Amino acid sequence: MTDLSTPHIDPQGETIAETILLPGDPLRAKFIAETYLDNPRCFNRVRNMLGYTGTYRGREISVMGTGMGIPSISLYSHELIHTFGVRNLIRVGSCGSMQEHVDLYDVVIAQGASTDSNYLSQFGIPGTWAPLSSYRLLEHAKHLADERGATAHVGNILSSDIFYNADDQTLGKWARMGVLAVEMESAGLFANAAAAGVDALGIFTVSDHIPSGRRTTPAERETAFTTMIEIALELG
Ligand SMILES: O=P(O)(O)O[C@H]1O[C@H](CO)[C@@H](O)[C@H]1O
Ligand SMILES: O=c1cc[nH]c(=O)[nH]1
Repeated sequence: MTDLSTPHIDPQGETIAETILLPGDPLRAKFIAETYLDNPRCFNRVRNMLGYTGTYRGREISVMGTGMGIPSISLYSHELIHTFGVRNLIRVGSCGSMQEHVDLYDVVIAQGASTDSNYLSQFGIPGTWAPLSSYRLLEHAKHLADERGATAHVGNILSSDIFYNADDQTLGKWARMGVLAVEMESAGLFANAAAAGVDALGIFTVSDHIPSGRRTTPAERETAFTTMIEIALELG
């Protein structure tokens, strides 16, 4: 139990676990809690950014929405780490594949998160710091994906501030540098985790195949991405 609260998270006495899954969509957090957790208790309703704690295979685990974009995940992850003592932060999101061979519904595990955001400048690093995921979590996630026979690609992703880009040449430049897919949060999460000395990972399901224009439905984005969720629930 905790009597702590922050401007954005008010658990009202409910526990937050050391390991948390972080989907962008709060309704995906609700779906994960109600589908997979035993005895799920809601620990946050502030701004409808739903968070739950329950047990999965006997181990306490939490899940909470982060909203979209680096500013949003950064404030939630900062509060989770620094006020509530969370140590393993695992983003579970949708992403847009930039590569022909990374198909719809494939899993992408982020080794690193390149970014066009200015968020990292606050750390005053005299060069270009590469936001990386936790190798411990990464290795375990890939092992679990292989065990399940899932198609899982490990590599660099792009955390972009821009969903609708006025310049249609931009993504191609990242793709030519081998970046697998685009999403909008992980670089901020990885930076906050590194600065605090805790572990973070991003696991994604490809919702959009940008080279072909094929995409999944909004309902599938909320509930159909079960392989990545089942991998993430085993981590910690
Ligand atoms: O499915 P989520 O986790 O929200 O992630 C992706 O989807 C949103 C854009 O539609 C952005 O948040 C992006 O990172
Ligand atoms: O194309 C996409 C798909 C999901 N999320 C993104 O940020 N971009």
